[in-house]
Amino acid sequence: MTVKLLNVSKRYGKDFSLKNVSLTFETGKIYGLLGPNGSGKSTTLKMIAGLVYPNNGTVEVDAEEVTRKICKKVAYLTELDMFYPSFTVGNMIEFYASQFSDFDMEKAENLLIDMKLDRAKKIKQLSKGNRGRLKLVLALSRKTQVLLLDEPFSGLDPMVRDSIVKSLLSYINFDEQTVIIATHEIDEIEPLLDEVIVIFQGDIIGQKNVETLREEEGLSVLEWFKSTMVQMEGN
Ligand SMILES: Nc1ncnc2c1ncn2[C@@H]1O[C@H](COP(=O)(O)OP(=O)(O)OP(=O)(O)O)[C@@H](O)[C@H]1O
Repeated sequence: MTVKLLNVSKRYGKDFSLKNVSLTFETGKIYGLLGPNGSGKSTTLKMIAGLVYPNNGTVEVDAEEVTRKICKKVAYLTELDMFYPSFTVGNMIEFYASQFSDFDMEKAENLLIDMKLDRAKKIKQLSKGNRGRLKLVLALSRKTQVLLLDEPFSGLDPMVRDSIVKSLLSYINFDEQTVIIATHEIDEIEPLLDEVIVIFQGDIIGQKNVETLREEEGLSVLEWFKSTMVQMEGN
């Protein structure tokens, strides 16, 4: 399912969060959205999720202009916690299953085991890292064609990040899903990515195919990202 931003601008007061951005995300690919703090990564994802509307331009998912109703087609893992603290892990799973008809209970049960989460634990008793794991369980258990992950590794310790990146691979449906991941953890995420996009102060300043980058330029994503940022700072 194609996701398209066409000449999208978003202003907060007099400051731009996105400036005339056009991007196309294709089915079956995993995109990394990279950029320094405050560059517009989360704003881009929120627009695709129908949580923020552009001042100019259009955002489309599957040729449908995005409104709040798009949540039926788009799974979104936010950087923020949006849990009911008195719920248990199990309650939260049941709540999601009741909200989204595409929620796959079997997948959720497997993910809970993989993520070593206890169904009976109250959310307010979970550590930050375990709340991060629960967010991943909730987003990955939906059978949507678009999956948006905003800082999916936030709060996870470096020792488990690698294994979680690997388990992500087994839960993404590559034939059908378009996946967009906004992150600062470039090294960890690199093995997952097909395409990388760099946003800087609301502008798209670079886009590359990861394989081409490695084969033709001999660069890792992190090396390319750093050189792109150095060029911007030199201007
Ligand atoms: N609700 C809001 N009200 C006012 N300004 C906002 C709001 N949301 C975002 N912004 C501003 O828009 C710009 C882009 O923010 P955004 O959260 O998209 O960046 P980001 O790249 O995701 O940053 P980070 O890496 O720190 O999460 C920032 O300058 C931010 O302060």
